[in-house]
Amino acid sequence: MLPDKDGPNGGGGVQNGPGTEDPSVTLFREYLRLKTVHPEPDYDAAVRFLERIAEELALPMKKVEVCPGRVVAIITWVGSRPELKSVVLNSHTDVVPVYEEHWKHDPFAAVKDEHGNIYGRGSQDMKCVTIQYIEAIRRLKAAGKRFSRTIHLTFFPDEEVGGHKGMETFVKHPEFQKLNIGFALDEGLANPTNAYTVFYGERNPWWITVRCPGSPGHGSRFVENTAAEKLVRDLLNVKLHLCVISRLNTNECFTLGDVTTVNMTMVKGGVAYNVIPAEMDVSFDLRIPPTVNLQEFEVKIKAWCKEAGEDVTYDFAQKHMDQNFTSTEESDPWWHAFSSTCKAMNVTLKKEIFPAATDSRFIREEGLPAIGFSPMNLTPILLHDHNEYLNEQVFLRGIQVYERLVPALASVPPLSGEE
Ligand SMILES: CSCC[C@H](NC(C)=O)C(=O)O
Ligand SMILES: [Zn+2]
Ligand SMILES: [Zn+2]
Repeated sequence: MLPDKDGPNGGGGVQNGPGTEDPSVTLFREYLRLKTVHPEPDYDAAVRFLERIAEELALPMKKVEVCPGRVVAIITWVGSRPELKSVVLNSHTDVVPVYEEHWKHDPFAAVKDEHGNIYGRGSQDMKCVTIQYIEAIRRLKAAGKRFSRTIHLTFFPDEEVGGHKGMETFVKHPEFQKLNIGFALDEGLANPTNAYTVFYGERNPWWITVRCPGSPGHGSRFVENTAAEKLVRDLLNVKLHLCVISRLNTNECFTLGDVTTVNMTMVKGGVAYNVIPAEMDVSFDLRIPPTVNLQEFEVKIKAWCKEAGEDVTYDFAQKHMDQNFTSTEESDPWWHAFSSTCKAMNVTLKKEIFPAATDSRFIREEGLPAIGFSPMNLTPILLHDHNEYLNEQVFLRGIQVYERLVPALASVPPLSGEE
C-alpha cells in the first residue's frame, strides 16, 4: 500500500477514532490506488490483490484467461446445497481514463477530504461495489454464517471497453455454465436523493459509422454530390427523426433509460482545404430502450442513409439486441428477496432502465436475471466524470445493505425444477 500524503488516513479526513479508519475503508482506498485504468490497465495488480483477498477469506479463487492477458477471477463460497442455482456478485476491475488536470486530487491517490469524501477514479464505477461485496462476505463468514446457495464473486476485465475480451467472451466459455447462475447483481448508478436506484434492464448501445462517398475535385469549383453534402443530409435525417421519437421532455415520468438518444461523436474525412474529399464518415452513439422494435429501427436507419445518397452505407461497431428485462414482480422469488430486504431496512428503491451499458447485458442475454445496483444514495452521479468520489459513510452503509441482501438471495428457497 502506498503511503498517504497526510498520514495513514490521508487528507486529514474523517476517522472513526484518533488515527484509525474503518479497515473496509482502508481496503477500498488501497484498491482505488491500483492503476487498472485504460488504455493499459494493470490487471496483474488487480489479480494479485484479489488472490490476497481470497486467501484472507479462506475461499478458493479460480482464474479463467478468456483472452490473452484478460483473466476473469472467481471467488466461490460454496453453499450447503451446491446443487441449487448460485448467486453471482459481479464487478469489473477496469476504470476509464482521467483528465488529471481537472481533478482536485490525484485520481489514483484515494485522498479522503475533511468531509469523508474519497476521491478516485472508480470510487463510484465500480471499485466501491467490489469492496462492499468482499467486506459483506468477510463479515458474514466471520459471523459463522453459511447459506444454502453458492455465492460467486466474479471480477471482470474490459467492461469499460465493451466487454469483448471479458464478459462477452466468458458467457460462451464452459466455465460460465459451471457457475450454474440463478441470479446476478451488477453495477448501478448513484442517486442524489435518499433512495437507491435499481436497474432491471438496459438500453441497447448501437455505435454506427455512416460512410458517405462523394465526388472529389478542386476546392474552388462547384461540385455536385460531395461527401460533405451527403453527410449533412444524413445528420439532418437522424436528428430530425429522433427529435420526434424522443419523449423525454414531453412526459415527466420518463427517465433517460426510457427514451432513444443519439449523439454524433466522430467525424472523419478530408486531407486539405482545397481538395474535396472522396469520402467522409460520421459516427453516432445511439442508445435504444429495450421497448423499441429494433428490427424496425434499423429499417429506418437504412432509409435515412438511402435518402442521404444511394451510395451512403453504414456499419456497426457495437450493436446490442437484447430486449430482456429482469422481473421486478413481487411474485418473482429473486426480486422478492431483494425488495423485501430493502423494505425491511427502510431503503427506498427506484426502478429504472440503465441508460448506458454494463456487463449485465450479456448475462440477461443468456436469459438470466440480473439487477444493476450500486448502493450509493445521497451521492451525485459522477461515473466517468472529473473528481469522482464517494463518501465513506455512504460506502460503509452499502456494506451493511449487502450484509442483508446476500443472505436473503443466497437463501431463496429451491425454485421449481431445482429440487
Ligand atoms: C457499449 S460498451 C461501453 C460500456 C459503457 N458503459 C458505461 C457504464 O459507461 C457505455 O455504456 O458506453
Ligand atoms: Zn462500471
Ligand atoms: Zn464505467
